[in-house]
Amino acid sequence: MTGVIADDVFDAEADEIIRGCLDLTAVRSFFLYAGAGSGKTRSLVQAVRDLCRRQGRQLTLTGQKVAVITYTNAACDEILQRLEFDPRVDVSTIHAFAWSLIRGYDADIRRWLDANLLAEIAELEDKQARGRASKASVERAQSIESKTRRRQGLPAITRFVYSPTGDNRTRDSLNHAEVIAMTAEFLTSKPGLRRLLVARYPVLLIDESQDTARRLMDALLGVQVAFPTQFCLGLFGDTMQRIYADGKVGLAEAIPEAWARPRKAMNHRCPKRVITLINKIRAEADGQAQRPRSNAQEGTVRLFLSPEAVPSKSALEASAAARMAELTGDEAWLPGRDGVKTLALEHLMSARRFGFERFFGPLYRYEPMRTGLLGGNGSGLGFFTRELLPLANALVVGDRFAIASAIRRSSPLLDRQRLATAGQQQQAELARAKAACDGLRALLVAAEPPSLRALLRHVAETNLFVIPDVLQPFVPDVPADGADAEDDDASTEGGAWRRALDAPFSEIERYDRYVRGVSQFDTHQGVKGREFDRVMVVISDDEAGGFLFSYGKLIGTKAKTRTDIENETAGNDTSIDRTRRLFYVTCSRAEKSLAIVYYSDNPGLARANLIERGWFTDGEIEVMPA
Ligand SMILES: Nc1ncnc2c1ncn2[C@@H]1O[C@H](COP(=O)(O)OP(=O)(O)OP(=O)(O)O)[C@@H](O)[C@H]1O
Repeated sequence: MTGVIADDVFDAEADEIIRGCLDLTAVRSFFLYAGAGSGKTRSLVQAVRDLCRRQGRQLTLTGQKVAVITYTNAACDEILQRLEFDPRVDVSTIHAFAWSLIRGYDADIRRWLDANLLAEIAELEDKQARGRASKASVERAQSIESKTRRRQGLPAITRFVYSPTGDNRTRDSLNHAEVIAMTAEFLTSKPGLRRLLVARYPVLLIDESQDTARRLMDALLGVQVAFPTQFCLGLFGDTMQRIYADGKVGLAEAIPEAWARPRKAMNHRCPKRVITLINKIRAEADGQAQRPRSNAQEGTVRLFLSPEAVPSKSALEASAAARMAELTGDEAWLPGRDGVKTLALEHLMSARRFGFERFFGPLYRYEPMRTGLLGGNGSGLGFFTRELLPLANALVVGDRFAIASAIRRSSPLLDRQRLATAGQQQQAELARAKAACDGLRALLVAAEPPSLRALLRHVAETNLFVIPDVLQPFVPDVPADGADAEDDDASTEGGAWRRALDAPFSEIERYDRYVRGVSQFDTHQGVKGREFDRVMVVISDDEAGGFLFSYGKLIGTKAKTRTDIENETAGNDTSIDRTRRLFYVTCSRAEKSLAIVYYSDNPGLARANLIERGWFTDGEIEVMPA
């Protein structure tokens, strides 16, 4: 057996153990926790395929299915494809899965919502009674009012819906958090629902289970204890990659003795140098070390260290990339080649670097829009990305077929019924559509790039597309409510949109690519489970401005706060632990080479500490600007 083949089966015992667990006549639950790139997702897919091959007939006859839960829709699609859309397997995100269990239990949902809203209102009222008059108290009053209204409307709702995209914000719709909390509670308190789950899905496999909402995980562990041989819970994950606050702390310790615990020790993804680095990062947490494949390349790692204040971070990052090209001989590092995945600490940093901050920034700062904004969902966003953008692109290149298809899809001007009833006027209607497109094209190719507001007005004037409610206030020249921008509040939806509409239209395409995950940018958190040839990790505590993560504390240039020390003493998760895990996740995405651009509050001390801890050698740290 050659080394490479031996590597492929190095951890084969883990897959054998899982195979033994997945016997429908007497299942056994298991917990496969192993480091980055060890092939957990691969094992999951292989295990399901193998089960379907062996006992698929039984599944078909009993109408039972294997359930697979993944963290993102993208991961769902990937696994579905790898399983060739096998109808005996249901692959979904945790939210969709939870909803599939509780949908239709409308009376129970209503009761739960009623009690939950009542508790939330009581809590808000309590805060209101104790707090002073302030902006927060005004918001609390609004919140109390809207929750009270929602509660009063509950009896009239006959069927609740769940809207994963957020486009649907009607009274009968439930949000993500509610669906998870309800499912956890129903699974704990309703024996009927437990039986239903076990009868429908004798096997439930969860990828990235370190980040599964803890209440739901507790509920599922409860079901497993009640049905140990009828219900197999298979958990795949890595405690070192828990990066969302919702995941269950101490999951490993909560796993019953009777479960199988297969292990994997080889990293199939990263080059040797990256594996040594991630082993070091991990050493101070749980000491689990991985080994590389025998055919793994050496790989290159560099830390570009710079003070926080530099004239241009983009220029510095471009020169770091050029230096990587020189060091590795890999020209795909060169700026402009699109060969590098740049991972910023948070979305605004990506927006700044990729060039869509004027549009994104104001909307992102308006908290209630965040989830929708990052998923590209919502009618206002859809107007720009799904309606205007395809038409604009087609107009600029003069693609007549694409122009016609973009207009036909949703423009009221070419609405079939309207055209049919237009009779003699049909020609005139078509001429209007053409004039509207010509006008739009003229705006798009003008020397001065058009703002979103200018395009919005053109569309409204020409009736090219329907203007969604949320954008209506910005159509007239003077804001409808008479408010001028000065006293307009950025912390309202209207205020956020008003600012975002100043952005040039060119930002929409970049925003759209970013949220569809097809740009060269992402965040440290957003790339779980994925892999890229060349990775550039950009770190700047200042620019990220968050309190959840602190590279300064991890690297030791910044002192721990009292809260950190208290948390540490009490054995709680600290910002250092969280940052270490994040750093582990980002570095372990690299398949060939890894650059870390670190803007530090104290580059000298950072350098000394990193060398002393053995994370980087002296020669691997380059001080920037050179
Ligand atoms: N036994 C194997 N033989 C060959 N290649 C493998 C093997 N196991 C995994 N790989 C490859 O290694 C890479 C990482 O695998 P996978 O994504 O399944 O790991 P993971 O443990 O889920 O990673 P992470 O926790 O970092 O998301 C993939 O490209 C996969 O195809």
